[in-house]
Amino acid sequence: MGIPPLDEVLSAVRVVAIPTRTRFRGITVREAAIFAAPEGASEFSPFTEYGDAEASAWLAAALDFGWQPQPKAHRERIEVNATVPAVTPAEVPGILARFPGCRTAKVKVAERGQSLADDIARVRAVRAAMGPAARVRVDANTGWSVAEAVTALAALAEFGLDYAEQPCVSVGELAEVRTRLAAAGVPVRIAADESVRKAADPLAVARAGAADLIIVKAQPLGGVARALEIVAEAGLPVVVSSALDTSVGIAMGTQLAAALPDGMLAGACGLGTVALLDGDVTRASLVPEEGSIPVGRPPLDPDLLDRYAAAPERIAWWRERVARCHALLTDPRER
Ligand SMILES: O=C(O)CCC(=O)c1ccccc1C(=O)O
Ligand SMILES: [Mg+2]
Repeated sequence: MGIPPLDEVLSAVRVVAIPTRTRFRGITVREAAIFAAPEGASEFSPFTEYGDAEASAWLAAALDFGWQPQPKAHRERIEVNATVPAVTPAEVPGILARFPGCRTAKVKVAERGQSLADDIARVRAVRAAMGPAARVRVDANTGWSVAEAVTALAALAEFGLDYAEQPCVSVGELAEVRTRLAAAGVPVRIAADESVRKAADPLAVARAGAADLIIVKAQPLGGVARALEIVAEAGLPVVVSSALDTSVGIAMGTQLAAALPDGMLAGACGLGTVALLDGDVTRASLVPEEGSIPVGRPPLDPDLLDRYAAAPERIAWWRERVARCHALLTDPRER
C-alpha cells in the first residue's frame, strides 16, 4: 500500500475535540484528527496517552481508509450493541435510551475504584431494563486477576451473559479463566479485545485457544484490509468494535463489518458509540436506529468541524503526532 506524502496528509487534517455525554474510560472530551481525503473522510484517533509505535498502526488505518479503495460491502446495515459505561444502576435506563432498538448491551465492569457489588447492580439493571430475550455482555478491559474474574463471572452468570470481554491482561490468564469457568460449569464465553488490538502478535490468542471469539477494531489493527487478514487467520467468530470514534471512524468499522463473510459475525457490533458523544463532524451521524447503523461514509460538515475545532496547541500536538507516526510508517531507519 502506498502511503501519501506527509505534506499532503497534513494539508488534509482537521483536529476536533468533542465532549462526551457521559464519562467513558475517564474521558470527557474526545480528540480526533479528521482527514478530508481523496476517497472520503478518514479519522486518526488513538487515545492521547498512546505512544507513537502503537499510534502508527492507527495512522496506517486512517491513510488506508482515506487514500485507498475499500473492500466490497456485503450488507447495508450493521446491528450494534448498546455500550453501557461504568454508571450507577439509576443511570442505566438513560444510557439505554440512546440506543433505540438495540437487543444487545455491552456493560463495562471491573472499573477502577468500584466493587463487584457495583458490577452486579449495573448488570442487573441492564437485564431488568432489556428483558430476558436480550443479549448482555460485559467488558472488564483487563481489570481482573484470574481469581477475581472467576468469582465475578460466576456471580454475573445469573443474569445470562453472552460473553465476557478481556477479563484479564494476558493470553495465558484468558486461557486459565476459560478453563476454570468450564470446569465450574459456568457458561460464559471469553472474548479477546486488548489481546488482539494491543498485542505484538494479534493471532497468539487464537493459536492458544484462549478465547471463544475475538473483538476486531479497524484503527488499532492498521486498517480494514489488515483486520480482514487477521480475521481470516484467526478462524474465530468476530465482533467488530470501535474506540469512541466520531462517525468517520465508525464508518471505517462499518466497512470492516460489511466486508466480513456471512457467518463470521458473532452478533451485534460495538459500533453504536457515537450515541455517547455530544457532537460529531457530520450531520449524518452513524447513531443507532432500530438497533443498527448504516454502512457508508458520511460527508464532513464544515460548520461542525469549525464548532468542535480543538485549541491551537492541541492542533499543533496532533499535527506533530501525525508527522512522527508518518515517519515510523515510511522511514525504515525509524523501525
Ligand atoms: O464495544 C463497544 O460496545 C464500544 C467500544 C468500547 O467498548 C471501547 C471504546 C473505547 C475504548 C475501548 C473500548 C473497548 O471495547 O474496550
Ligand atoms: Mg473491550
